[in-house]
Amino acid sequence: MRAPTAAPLLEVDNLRTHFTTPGGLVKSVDGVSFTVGHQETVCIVGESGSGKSITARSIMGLVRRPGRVVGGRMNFRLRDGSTVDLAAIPPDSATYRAIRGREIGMIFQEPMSALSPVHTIGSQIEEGIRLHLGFGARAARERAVDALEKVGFPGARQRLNTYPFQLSGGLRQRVCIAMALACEPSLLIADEPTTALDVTTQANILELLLRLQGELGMAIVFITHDLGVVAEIADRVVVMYLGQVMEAGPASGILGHPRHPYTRGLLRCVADIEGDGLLRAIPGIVPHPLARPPGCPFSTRCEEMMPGLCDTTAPELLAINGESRVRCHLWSSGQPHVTEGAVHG
Ligand SMILES: Nc1ncnc2c1ncn2[C@@H]1O[C@H](COP(=O)(O)OP(=O)(O)OP(=O)(O)O)[C@@H](O)[C@H]1O
Repeated sequence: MRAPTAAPLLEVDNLRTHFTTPGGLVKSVDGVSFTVGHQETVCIVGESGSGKSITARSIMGLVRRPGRVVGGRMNFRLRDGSTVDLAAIPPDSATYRAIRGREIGMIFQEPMSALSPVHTIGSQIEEGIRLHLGFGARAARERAVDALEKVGFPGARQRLNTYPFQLSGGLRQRVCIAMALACEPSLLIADEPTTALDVTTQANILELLLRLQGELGMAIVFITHDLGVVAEIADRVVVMYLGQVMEAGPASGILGHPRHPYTRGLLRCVADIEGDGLLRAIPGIVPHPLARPPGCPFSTRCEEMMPGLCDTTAPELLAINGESRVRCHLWSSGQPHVTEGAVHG
């Protein structure tokens, strides 16, 4: 974890990614904004269906049809110092392909989905190296060995001709990390990369990512359900719900003094923040994306819902102090409107 420099590496502004489905328009990402500083770790958290993965895929230009980025900007600073708006580049263009894998790497929850079952791990790692760095066969092979050694893959050189199915889940994820980092991108997007692994392997992979982040000086956007992981690695946190940012800011503030009732709800699921020895689930379920409630998307589950306001009028994402933002009517004047019985951090 490093302090960010002034100019952000990635600036996502009002990103909207929608799916046109037979049942209607699914607004998976609907006005999401956040920034990622150089060498910074930004964690995106939220329950299932909040739009975390689609946000990640939008940045990578990997949204599958019928999904499409329909609005917003994603200004990304290239290593030559110029800035491109990723939202303005066709995802299947040569320009995007040159950025994907070279400037931005990605790892996924399920390593098998990112690996070809019919190609050796060596050939898969070498492919990106040859494409992006223009290396010949021998040099690409050496770089692949180097990449595998960096991720702690045992017997890297001897096992280049191994197929993914011959490896454990932890080793497969190491191969994916080697593939993602072989060209030393300045940004790594990690979409729940440890969720499918056992606890010990999870810890090892997390430790590996942090070490490589330090060595390569890259930023990480880390998507996770696990607030324990967030506490360990995040510089800043973005809390999403139904395609929108509910709260964002420095990790210490989000975890130590959460402002949004949704953030507090997520924390109560894993920590005894009331001090009564109990963990509490957030009541209710995430609404179906085609049945978004009017007003605040969280109003149907919020214990502090103000009838006539929260269920009718959508709150804006407002700056609370320099770096923190919250989308909640309780904070709409900059100060909380304390409702009876409510405790505000
Ligand atoms: N191909 C698709 N067609 C229609 N809707 C989709 C499609 N892919 C995703 N969505 C919808 O977009 C919304 C956001 O999905 P996304 O996968 O980004 O959520 P998430 O926060 O990453 O959840 P999880 O933690 O379960 O991965 C969901 O409502 C999902 O149903």
